[in-house]
Amino acid sequence: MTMLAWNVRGLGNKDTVRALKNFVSKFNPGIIFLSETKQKMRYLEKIRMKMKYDNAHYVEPIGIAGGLLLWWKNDVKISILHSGKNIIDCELSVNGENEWFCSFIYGPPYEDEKQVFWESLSTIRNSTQVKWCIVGDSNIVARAEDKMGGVPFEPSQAKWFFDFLNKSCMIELPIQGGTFTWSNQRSDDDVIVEKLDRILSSLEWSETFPRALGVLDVAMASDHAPILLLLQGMPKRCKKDFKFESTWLLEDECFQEVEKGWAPIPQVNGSRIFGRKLKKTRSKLIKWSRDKFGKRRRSAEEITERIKLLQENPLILRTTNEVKELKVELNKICESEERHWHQRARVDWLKYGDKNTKFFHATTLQNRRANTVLATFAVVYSTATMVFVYTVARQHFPQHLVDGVEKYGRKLVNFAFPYSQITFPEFTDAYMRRSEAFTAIQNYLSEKSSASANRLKADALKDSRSLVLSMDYNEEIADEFEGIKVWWTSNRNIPRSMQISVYPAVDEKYYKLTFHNRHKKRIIESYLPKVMEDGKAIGQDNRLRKLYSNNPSKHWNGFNPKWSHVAFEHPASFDTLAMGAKRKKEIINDLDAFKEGREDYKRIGKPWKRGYLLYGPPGTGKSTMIAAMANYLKYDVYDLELTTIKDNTELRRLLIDTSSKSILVIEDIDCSLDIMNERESKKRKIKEDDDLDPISKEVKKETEETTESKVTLSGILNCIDGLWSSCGGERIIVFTTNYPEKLDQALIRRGRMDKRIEMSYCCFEAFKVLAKHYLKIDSHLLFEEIGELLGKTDMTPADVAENLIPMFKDENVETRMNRLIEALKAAKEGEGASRPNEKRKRGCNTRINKREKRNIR
Ligand SMILES: Nc1ncnc2c1ncn2[C@@H]1O[C@H](COP(=O)(O)OP(=O)(O)OP(=O)(O)O)[C@@H](O)[C@H]1O
Repeated sequence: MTMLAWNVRGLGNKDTVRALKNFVSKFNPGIIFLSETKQKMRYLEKIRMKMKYDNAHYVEPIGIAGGLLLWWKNDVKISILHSGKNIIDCELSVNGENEWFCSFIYGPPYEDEKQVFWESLSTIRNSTQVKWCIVGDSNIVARAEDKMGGVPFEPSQAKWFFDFLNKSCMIELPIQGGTFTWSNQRSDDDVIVEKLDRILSSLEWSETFPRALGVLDVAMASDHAPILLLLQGMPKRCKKDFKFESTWLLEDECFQEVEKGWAPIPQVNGSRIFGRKLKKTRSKLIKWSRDKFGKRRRSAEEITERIKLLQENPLILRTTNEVKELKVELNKICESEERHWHQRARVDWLKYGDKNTKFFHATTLQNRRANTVLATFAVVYSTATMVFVYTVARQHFPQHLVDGVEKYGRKLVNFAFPYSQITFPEFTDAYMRRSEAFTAIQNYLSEKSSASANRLKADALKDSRSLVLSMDYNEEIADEFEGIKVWWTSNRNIPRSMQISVYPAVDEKYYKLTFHNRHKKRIIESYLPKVMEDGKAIGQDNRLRKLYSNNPSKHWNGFNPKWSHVAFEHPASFDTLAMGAKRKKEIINDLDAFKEGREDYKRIGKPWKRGYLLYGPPGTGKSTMIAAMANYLKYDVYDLELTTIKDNTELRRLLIDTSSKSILVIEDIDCSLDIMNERESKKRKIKEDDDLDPISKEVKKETEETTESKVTLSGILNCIDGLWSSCGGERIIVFTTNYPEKLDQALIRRGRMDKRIEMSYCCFEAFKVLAKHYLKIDSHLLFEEIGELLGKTDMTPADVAENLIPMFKDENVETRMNRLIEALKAAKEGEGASRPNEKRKRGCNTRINKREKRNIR
């Protein structure tokens, strides 16, 4: 037990209260005796409550002078025998053992009162036979070495004191940590220091407490230093137990540290995981608190040590002002610490409003509680025991009892481990079908894994055009979603038992997602759908795209599907497509609007599809445009060959077998079937048939039945916007033709072919795109001549491109351009002869404008 005696010289000062608070938190004394409190009981009681002392006895000050206070905790038993303005005399025992007397004194400062005081003290009891101890401010300088500075020591001043010691057979206990307990707080030659505070004891008492020791602490906020009486001597320095400070709860970082510490630990499971996590959390908190508060605490400790050193060396003390400065500094540190917590409390009060009252109550009460983390530790191990008990109980107790245990057991586990986990296995059923969720997560994590995981696995997934990197088994990566932290781990179960199965034994791979219970709703409702969506999009980007073509129906069977496919690796892009920039941009915007338009299509009640009609002379880039569109949208391409399809039913079956995110292409629709002017051709056919004899008619009919396609215009129309077209969604239908004028108007009306794109002869702007990619130049002297010729000649981009391709290795740019010029001239001459007055159509400006001419030059 420790006892603190201190002449505070007024407890109304906030610095003194703070200093007292520091002493209390540093030494946790069981008894506090303060003299010269100079405060009324009501005020002192408030401080006592704050400091959590259970009992009190006060001697009120006279006016604003004097005043004594005695506080003690419940484990100390004190009965007050007598009290007055200079003494509180009591009988006490600690933990019910060793009853003894203790007098807490405040010796009178005036000479005329000193004699009365010390004489009356010697009459209190015959101390030779009792255990008696006197602690406090004696207000007596007993020996010459007990004073430095000021008026020299006068032995007569100590006469009453020594009389008392001799009469009562009392001895003085040595005090460690300095000689002088009082200083006049001046510097240099004016400094006076004295030993006024003492601990006296009877021999009986000393025998009972042989290890008792007095210790002097740093004088803060008062000219007296507090003295401590340690009944059991100096406690052995042992490794400090981990203690969870309630004030840490005011720091958000504290929660983050706990979350970090409590994060899943790979390769550890079962009951071991709790122990490991507690250990990790503890060391995280220790490190964090040391970094965060350590600096302030360390400097406070260093200053205290320095003051102590100076207190013990009066010579230094005499010649220096340092102690005073150090005390000011120490006070500042304590104040800033206090202000920090005060401000935090205010901020949190604003944040939490009324709830704050409860919160801080809980926070302050927490000191009384067992350390939370250690409590958790205990709970964890009790949990392990409970798991064992539960297993036994399941077998031997009635079900309703087991249910009860289960309910509370779950609560207990939730308290110890407030995290939820979701597992995503690779295969979801006995047919070993790969789970879509697993693949999506793998894609989603592949990007994050390469950035944060140390051990990675490289995998070439089916239908993927590039290697997919994923975290290796037992690796863990953290992810964040709207400020919520989650952890993904990759695991596998290796099959142990030999099972007889048609499928080879494979590892059961799975991903595990861990997150805090309080975020469960948001994780399930928002985070996981996002992971799925992003994962699918990444998979879509990475996958190998396909070019499908339809097989003749006579080959369709279980082994030959309706569509066969090859990898779609056409290099065309909008960048390489020779076309005016404005039109190109317009098409790209249209495609973007379609791709992003899922919700819009849904809202207006239209199937998510769009039709494009590409028309223009051969070689103007219609097929190239389709490839550029597919590459831009990252869609598959279904190239539908109508001539091999027998009838509308087959056509429908083929179309139902296509997937979404695809472009369905019917090239040269005008040549595919005689469907453009079906009505016209029917009339013509009937007329032709009428001219034939009956036998020829029959033979013709049979041949037609076996070879001709019976796909009709209405069948095609249905394929574009009939009911089937709503299957799947996100489809583009493209028809190409060299002769748009031949097409039935029903086929190309708006709503079926939503956008018509004319692919025209090469203009100068389109030529520049070709020159950039074929010749790797943006301008050249010959550009002007080429531009002029293109304005007067119809040449397709295909022909222009053909002339720009090198005929042999390392053919130079000029030669290739001159070849183009020659070809253009030849074409112009030929054209001039055949179509002298025909107006040329180009999708972009054919003339070179003045600025372009300037650029060329
Ligand atoms: N606008 C263009 N941009 C870039 N290259 C083009 C363009 N037009 C044609 N080409 C080149 O000409 C070749 C033939 O073009 P493409 O097959 O796309 O023309 P098309 O209009 O589809 O012809 P057809 O009507 O005969 O099918 C392509 O391989 C391409 O290299």
